[in-house]
Amino acid sequence: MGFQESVVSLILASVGALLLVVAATIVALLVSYVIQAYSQKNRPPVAGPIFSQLLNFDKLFDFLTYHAKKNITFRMITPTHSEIYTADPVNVEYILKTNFPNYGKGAYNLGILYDLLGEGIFAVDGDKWRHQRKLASHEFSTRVLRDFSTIVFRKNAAKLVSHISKAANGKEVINLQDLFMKSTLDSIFKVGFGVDLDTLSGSDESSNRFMKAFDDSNNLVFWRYADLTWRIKRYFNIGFEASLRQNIVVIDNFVYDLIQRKREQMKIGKLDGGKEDILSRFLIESKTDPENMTDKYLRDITLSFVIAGKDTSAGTLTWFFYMLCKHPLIQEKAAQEVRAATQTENNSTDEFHDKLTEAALDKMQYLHAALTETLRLYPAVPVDGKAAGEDDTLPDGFKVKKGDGVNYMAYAMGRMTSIWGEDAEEFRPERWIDNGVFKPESPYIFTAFQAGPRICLGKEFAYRQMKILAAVLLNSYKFRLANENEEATYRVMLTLHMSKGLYLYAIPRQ
Ligand code: HEM
Repeated sequence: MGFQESVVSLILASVGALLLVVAATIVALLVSYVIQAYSQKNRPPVAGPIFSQLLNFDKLFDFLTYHAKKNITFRMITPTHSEIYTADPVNVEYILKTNFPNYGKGAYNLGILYDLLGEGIFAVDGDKWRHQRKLASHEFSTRVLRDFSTIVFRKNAAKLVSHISKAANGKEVINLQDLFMKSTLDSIFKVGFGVDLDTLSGSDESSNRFMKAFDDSNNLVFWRYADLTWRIKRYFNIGFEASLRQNIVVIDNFVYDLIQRKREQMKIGKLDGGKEDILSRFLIESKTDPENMTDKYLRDITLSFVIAGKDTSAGTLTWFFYMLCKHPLIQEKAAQEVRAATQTENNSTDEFHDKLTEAALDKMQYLHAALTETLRLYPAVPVDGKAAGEDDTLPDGFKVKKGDGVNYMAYAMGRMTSIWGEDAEEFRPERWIDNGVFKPESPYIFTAFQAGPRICLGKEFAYRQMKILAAVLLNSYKFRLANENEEATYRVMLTLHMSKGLYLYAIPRQ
């Protein structure tokens, strides 16, 4: 046999071996699918293999809603376990409260989230979660944080108006989502970490780079839930995993620099006794426990607060203004309530800010309802995942196996007629109002803030920020979509962003 022939037969043998491995893997996956799908009694109905999510990735939350409308609890199959999805409030209460210890984030979620969020509060269970929850809840309950954050929100709202006024006078289109993301990032950096970023002015290149890297990573990490080959891609540093790695380097440089600056402030005694922001509280704690409170751990804690403080409120405000543009009468009603609550007759921003007191905000019940209605249809965390620690049975009788993913779908729940009635998909803030007063719903039905021991720590903080920003903008402008025929869509991420941004005109109010 000549040299060329030997090479050809070697290549053929290698291709043959590769095909055999691929065929064996496909057969193994099929067998695993069939076993999981058909041989277990009292399991939730199967909606398909998990990779069907990949085929419907751009519309993932609607794809899950479509299945939830057929079966309120269902599952999708991965080669190793089932991912259970539920929109049933009774199951949600059981998972989030009644049997809370069995439904932690689990190793599966931590594995997916680790590169971005590390061991921050969103990703961990057990002692690490308890420790961060305790320190952060203390911080959130203080009057100091409440008063300080209100000042920061008002200041950033004024900056936002001044930014918009330039475009409004020039009749230019503005991207409100982008402005909200910047404004809420500035607020969480000031309140959470005691740092003035001023991304809104656009002058700080590094914070803008950080914000973009953070948003892209949030999207790229979500791919891991649907693309089961992500570990291989990460190993070879290819595809979306290569982009994720590059983005995380940008994020790390930015956050480690922040921690370094705070440590230096602490060395010269500026932080002791002050404890004015969340990061300072953790840094002071790190002096008593330096082995565990490393820079890496502080980085993880910081990033969890960035994702919590920026994306959720900015995303909700974006969808809120989108809905107001789609429903001009509701926009007018909310604007009139703002003026009545502050007893404002003209749009002088200075006069308005003085009148935007705690009492005035409390009077804005319709605004509160309209923000809540937005969260019902566009929950900032559309799907939230837990993992079963042990075999279990849900209240509806379906069996859960140890290691199963168990997800509740806030996005689908907001669209279920079985929960909200025939008008479930309509934007109707009035459904939250009783005798002129906002009427809350059970957190197991309206799940936007989660519920039980891990309920959102920043709920009150978020409403205050959103009400201040919304009130200041509604007092100053009427908003109209730049393209009234376009329907907004979301970008599939851990949090619900609008895919292309929110482009609109801001018309000064008389
Ligand atoms: C519209 C605004 C917000 C919504 C809809 C929202 C929703 C949520 C949801 C669904 C969770 C559970 C996430 C999970 O476990 O996977 C959560 C947790 C959390 N949220 Fe919020 N959030 C909002 C704003 C905020 C803000 C502004 C902050 C802080 C500044 C904050 C701080 C937290 C923290 C610390 C947790 C972790 C709680 C724990 O695991 O014990 N949130 N939030």
